[in-house]
Amino acid sequence: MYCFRAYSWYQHIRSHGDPIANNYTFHTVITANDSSPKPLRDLRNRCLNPGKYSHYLERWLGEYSAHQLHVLDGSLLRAEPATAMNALQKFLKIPHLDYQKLLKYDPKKGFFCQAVSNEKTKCLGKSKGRIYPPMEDRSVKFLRRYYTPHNTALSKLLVRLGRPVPQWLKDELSNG
Ligand SMILES: Nc1ncnc2c1ncn2[C@@H]1O[C@H](COP(=O)(O)OS(=O)(=O)O)[C@@H](OP(=O)(O)O)[C@H]1O
Repeated sequence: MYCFRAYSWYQHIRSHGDPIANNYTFHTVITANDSSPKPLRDLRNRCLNPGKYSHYLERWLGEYSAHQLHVLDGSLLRAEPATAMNALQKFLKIPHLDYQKLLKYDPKKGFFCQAVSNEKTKCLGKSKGRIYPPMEDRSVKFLRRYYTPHNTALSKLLVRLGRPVPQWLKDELSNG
């Protein structure tokens, strides 16, 4: 989901020793303006642009017809990966694999992981699902306001395409 996408990128780049991410807080990065130093503006854009989902969808729709595109809700993939994978398999018309059996929630990792046996799981590496402090409230507030036009456009686009509007997007727009 858009705001965690931004924060995740900031944390990702920070853990790779990026000097800008290490010298400036997430809030300073996302609130950088056009008179801020270029490296700060560049990082801001790298954090903020990927969450403008309607923009990218419109571009894909310029190249492909709607029925060729499957929209996958990342929050659903994280919370209920088997449900998300079922829908994807149906869309791709590929033989059904039961991800309910293939995946298992790993409380230590805090994510669903590959079920290796009854006891064991094989999770993604350290760089996926990192542990970091929660986002500051003021950043959440800033991002919610910043993304309102993008989220409104996304909701309209999904309705136009006859696709379900994800729960997070419904919540976001109704709590406006
Ligand atoms: N099963 C499972 N295990 C681990 N991580 C999971 C999983 N499902 C979803 N995620 C989320 O995926 C995020 C990493 O995805 P990306 O590689 O696209 O992000 S990034 O390029 O590193 O920003 C990663 O972001 P971070 O939590 O910031 O590490 C997770 O939130």
